Amino acid sequence: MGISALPTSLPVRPVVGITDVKAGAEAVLSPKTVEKALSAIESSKRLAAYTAVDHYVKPEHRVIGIGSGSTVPYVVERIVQQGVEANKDRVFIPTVLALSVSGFQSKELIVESRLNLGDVDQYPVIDVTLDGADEVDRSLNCIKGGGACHLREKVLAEAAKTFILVADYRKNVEYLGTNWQPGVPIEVVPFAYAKVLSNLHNSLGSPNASLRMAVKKAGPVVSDNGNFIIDAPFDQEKMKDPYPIMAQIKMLTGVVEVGLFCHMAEAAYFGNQDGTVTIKRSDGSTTQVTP
Ligand SMILES: O=C[C@H](O)[C@H](O)[C@H](O)COP(=O)(O)O
Repeated sequence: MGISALPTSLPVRPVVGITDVKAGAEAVLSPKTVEKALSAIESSKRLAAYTAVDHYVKPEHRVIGIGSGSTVPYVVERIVQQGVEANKDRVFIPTVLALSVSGFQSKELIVESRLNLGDVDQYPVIDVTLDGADEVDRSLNCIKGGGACHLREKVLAEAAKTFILVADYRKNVEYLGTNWQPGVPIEVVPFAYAKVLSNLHNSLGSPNASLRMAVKKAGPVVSDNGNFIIDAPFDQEKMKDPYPIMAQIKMLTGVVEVGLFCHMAEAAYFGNQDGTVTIKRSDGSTTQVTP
């Protein structure tokens, strides 16, 4: 797969994991090397998604939440492989209902796969939601919102009896902020963004928090809900236990949702380059399986 064929993502998102670390971040890798690394990443995403679906999407599940990002298409692909009979009485709830610039959106995926589409206001209790993540720590806290979808994603995660994360090996870290450099995505109502930025700079310990700017459009990124996104990096001390800072940010007036999901996931599936899948569970256990 060529780079141009890869899922598009918002420009602030770093492509972690394909830099030649030994040669330094500025090293220019050959197109062949980059392509090889990227296809390894895609294979890892698919491996994680397929295994998670096999373990968690059961015949008795009727309402299924589908997150957003470039890993989730593989979730839908595997669910479709369960067959027409398995899916005919199921309803799938996407995180994104409107069409948007992002390459893969869950509504389009569901419709194109001829699965039944529903919304969370009709189905406020979801059997299982599967979603990607920008980074996941040892306690299954995660950063989400690299694609500015974290408000709807958190609603679907919270509505779910079981919330499962799927990602490639680059997202599996000890502490949040290890590979994911932009910081914590924060959705804010537009008129309050300067006040929230000031709160983050002066009171909450994120001097480099900044408004996410669009690249192929003038001005800031606007979320599917018509809001702005702030990216706020925090030091490792705060990220060791992200719940307190998540709660503090959420208390700021003008903040709609914080892209820190704490104590929500039951398990996280990471596809590895060697064809294995690492499964981290909320009970603290980790296993490695070969699907
Ligand atoms: O806003 C975007 C979502 O939180 C995505 O689930 C997250 O950014 C992970 O996306 P990907 O699977 O493309 O890395």
